[in-house]
Amino acid sequence: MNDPRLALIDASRRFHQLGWMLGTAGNLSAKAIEDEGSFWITASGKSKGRLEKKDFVRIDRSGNVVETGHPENRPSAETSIHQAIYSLFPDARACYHVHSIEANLASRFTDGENLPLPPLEMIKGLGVWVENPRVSMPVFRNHLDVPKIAREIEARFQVSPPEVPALLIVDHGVTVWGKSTEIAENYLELVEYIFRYTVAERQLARKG
Ligand SMILES: CSC[C@@H](O)[C@@H](O)C(=O)COP(=O)(O)O
Ligand SMILES: [Zn+2]
Repeated sequence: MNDPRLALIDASRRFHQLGWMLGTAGNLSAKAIEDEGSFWITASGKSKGRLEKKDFVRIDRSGNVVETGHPENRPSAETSIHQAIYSLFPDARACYHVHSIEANLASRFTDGENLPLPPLEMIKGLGVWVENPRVSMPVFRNHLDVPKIAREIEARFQVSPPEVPALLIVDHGVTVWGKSTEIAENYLELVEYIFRYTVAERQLARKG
């Protein structure tokens, strides 16, 4: 499967079925085979449960559209966040952003600018190989001006790189990145499990 759009179409269908990309919510991207410096990303406003190859645009390092599946396609409104991730993490080849209920609930449980993660075995799957891990996921404010979110991500990660390959935007959703589409998909499943656990743990604590 050389064309990354095929993996993105499959992933999007799965995430839609899981309730993480309902309607037009979320956006997925992956580095292009034709040119390492560019990436394919979902065009804005497409139904994520039934994407086709024409529903993508290819973006170069400067953010210009260099190829499109359809003349009327516009790049995802959140392209600047994907650009920021690829520029900060040159090894990343895929970047996935989805909107789940659990991520939005968990985004309320932050400790300032971070969400402390429970010390679960699942954390190892995010690349943290320590016993009893105490790591946090960086959390960012949601702004209507998406490039402002991207600038805040760049400014913060240049100074303090994240402990896990994921970031959460309050009341919006999570973004993960990885060295391949398969790895990004695994990371997304792991972080969404951690959000579900975090919400369930709070519910148990409230019941006493
Ligand atoms: C359901 S609206 C969600 C959008 O505002 C946005 O957050 C989103 O994830 C999808 O935007 P898109 O421009 O289609 O990539
Ligand atoms: Zn979004």
